[in-house]
Amino acid sequence: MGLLVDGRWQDKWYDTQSTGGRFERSQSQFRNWISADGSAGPSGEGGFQAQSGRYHLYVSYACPWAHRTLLMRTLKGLQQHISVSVVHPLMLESGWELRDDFDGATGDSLYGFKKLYELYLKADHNYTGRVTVPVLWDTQQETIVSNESADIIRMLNSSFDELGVTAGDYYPEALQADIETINEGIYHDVNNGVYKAGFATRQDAYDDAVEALFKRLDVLEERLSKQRYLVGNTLTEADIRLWTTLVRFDPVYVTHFKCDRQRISDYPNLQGLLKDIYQLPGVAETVNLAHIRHHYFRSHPTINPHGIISIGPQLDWNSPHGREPLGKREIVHV
Ligand SMILES: N[C@@H](CCC(=O)N[C@@H](CS)C(=O)NCC(=O)O)C(=O)O
Repeated sequence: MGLLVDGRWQDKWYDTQSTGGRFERSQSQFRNWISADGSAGPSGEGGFQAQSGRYHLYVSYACPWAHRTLLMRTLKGLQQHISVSVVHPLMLESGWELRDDFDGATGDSLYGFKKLYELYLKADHNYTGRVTVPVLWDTQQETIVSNESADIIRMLNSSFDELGVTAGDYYPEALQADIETINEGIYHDVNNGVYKAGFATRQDAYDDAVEALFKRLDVLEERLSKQRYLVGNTLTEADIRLWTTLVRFDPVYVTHFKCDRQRISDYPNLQGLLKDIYQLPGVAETVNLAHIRHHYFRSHPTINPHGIISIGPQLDWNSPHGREPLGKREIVHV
């Protein structure tokens, strides 16, 4: 675990001293956008036109942010157009490593780099900041298009549509305002909330995080008792963003991050949503529980110094989800 400072790797844990025991996530720095015609997106520079075989995703199966991008790649049928490298599940003193000595880890097929920070240095030899997954890489300009999952899933959702990918718009214009509102609460209280609880180094910081987390889950549970998905009966990116946290909750966050007031399996509607999306074609293959559990339990020595992996709960994600009576799944066509 560490970061690059002026292009040099430093092994450092998150600093929560200066923030009253609170974990604060830093902002992603590469914010360009792939677009259908190569024009610039909402941030960064242009020049990244959607083309089959040009882009490569570096992900961790363990990471919920990277998982969003894998899930969107599957839902949009982009597997033949965008290739993937999977890092080793452990993230220790050298950060993410491109080793292939763990089932499912691929190494680096593009450059043979051993550490993910080498890729960041190839994009910017003076880079200062955290070395995070996911990374969307351009093999033509040999640089990072984006290392922000929220942006990457939007590019995958719409920029490659002319390549004949699977139909479906997960950020349809008519629903964008609702999606943004839902995303905001879920990001702070749930996606990042579990990390704020788990990495807190003071009781009050932990208390605030878990209180907000379970309050938000209660609200979402109630919302999902009346409609199939978070925004009506249309599966949207809001569901995708919540889902990658739901999947990790019972096998990891309950014990490792002390999010133990309730399990997702104790919430019928959240558990139903989890199963509904898990059972979509190709989705289960994006979930690698060995990577997820090895990563968290073995990569955070400050909260689990001996790296013992808990026995884990029995999971039941293939049984009927029972969500059909709430409404038929609607797909918005582009
Ligand atoms: N805002 C980023 C966050 C990505 C992120 O924090 N990824 C974690 C893995 S779950 C990571 O790579 N952490 C390494 C570090 O913080 O040094 C995104 O959503 O893409």
